[in-house]
Amino acid sequence: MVKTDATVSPAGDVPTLRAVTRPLGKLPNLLAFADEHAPLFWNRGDRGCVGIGELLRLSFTGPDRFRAASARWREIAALAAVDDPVAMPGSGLVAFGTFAFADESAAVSVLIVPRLLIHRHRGTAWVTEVTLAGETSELERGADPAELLPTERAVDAASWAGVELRPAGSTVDAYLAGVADATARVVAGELEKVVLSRQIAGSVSRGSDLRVPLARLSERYLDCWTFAVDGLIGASPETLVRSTSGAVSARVLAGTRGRHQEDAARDRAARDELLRSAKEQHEHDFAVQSVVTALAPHVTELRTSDAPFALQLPNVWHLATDLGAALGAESTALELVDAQHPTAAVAGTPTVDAVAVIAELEPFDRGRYSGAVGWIDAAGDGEWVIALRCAQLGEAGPDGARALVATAGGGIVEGSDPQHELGETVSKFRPITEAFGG
Ligand SMILES: C=C(O[C@@H]1C=C(C(=O)O)C=C[C@H]1O)C(=O)O
Repeated sequence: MVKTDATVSPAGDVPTLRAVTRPLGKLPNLLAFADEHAPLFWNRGDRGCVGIGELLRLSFTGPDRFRAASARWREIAALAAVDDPVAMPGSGLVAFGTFAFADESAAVSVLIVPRLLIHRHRGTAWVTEVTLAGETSELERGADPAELLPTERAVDAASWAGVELRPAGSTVDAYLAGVADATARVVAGELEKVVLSRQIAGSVSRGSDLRVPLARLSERYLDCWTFAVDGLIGASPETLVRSTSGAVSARVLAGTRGRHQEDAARDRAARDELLRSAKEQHEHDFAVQSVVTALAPHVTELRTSDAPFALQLPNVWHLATDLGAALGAESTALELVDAQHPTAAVAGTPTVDAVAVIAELEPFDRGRYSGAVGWIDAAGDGEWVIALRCAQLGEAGPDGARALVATAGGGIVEGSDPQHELGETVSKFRPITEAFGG
């Protein structure tokens, strides 16, 4: 029998899965079907998906976590029977995943295959039912897809008891000292850039409906991917890779200014200053180059948007560059993630030195923050973003409350100012502090 818990080892027997997809007549309100306490959710604007139930969970740790997951998924996909007349991105067999940042992290990286997937893609919708060998597929038997949907439950924002998040993992003073130390190392020529982060934490009370923060994130951060996978909840603007039928795209971000929505002139000035800053442009070009170099062996016809543009999010401006390419040799989305991770956006440059400085100066395990979160289908296509603007929920304690830890950081280069960096982390925490707030 196939085990469906974390004890499934990457080297175990290959489970035989069957995925049956059928169109859904009515456009679903995805969150109305999501699990209140363990949501599995992926959404951007009018495209998204909710997973219900957990059929299979694969766990990975260590430096090989991406490669091992990709290899394991290839085996599972090769054996799976997929009946998918819809043939859209994300139809057919799909696994959701969240991967740790550091090779030595105690956080487990996972791929999860839900029993039921409800998808919406603009004006169309579909349902996918996944079963194990020997189980009956209702959709295959001809059941009406609408009958497989769980009961709709409205999201009641009024029921939400706000979560207050306070500095955790280290003090603000320790973070400021770390930024000063990192800047000194850059000035001394030890490395060019290092991304330092800090944490805030709070407690989510028993029975809280996690669809409330998810609804807030997906309504406010329309240009971001809102996600919930294995207790990691957030809305990331940075696409590591999107691969569909041979087309690959990515979005590189580096360079940040807080928004000033209360003052339009000040807001525009912040944007213009970001676009004109030679320091930010230099750092940005470096980040783009590192992604280009990482992707180059896997793709052809690699092109970037002409000049970096200012990406406007509700909390920050980012310098952004979009990349497009054609998939070369047959690589899975997870292999493309592996080729890039960790990017200069979340580690620094040179990568090896930056990762070592992070391990030395950050007094906590980043867990899945600044790792990768996304999904992969049976063809190896998928969408993966850097796990930014997110928080990780822990297991419930004796009183049912769950710890919530959010992490945010920024690139430290020559000339970085600790107070300015602190302000930038406050802006980057805003999606989480506001979504989980009262
Ligand atoms: C590290 C984070 O964000 C990254 C760092 C940025 C920067 O230093 O300007 C900008 C966007 C992200 O690539 C974070 O949100 O925690």
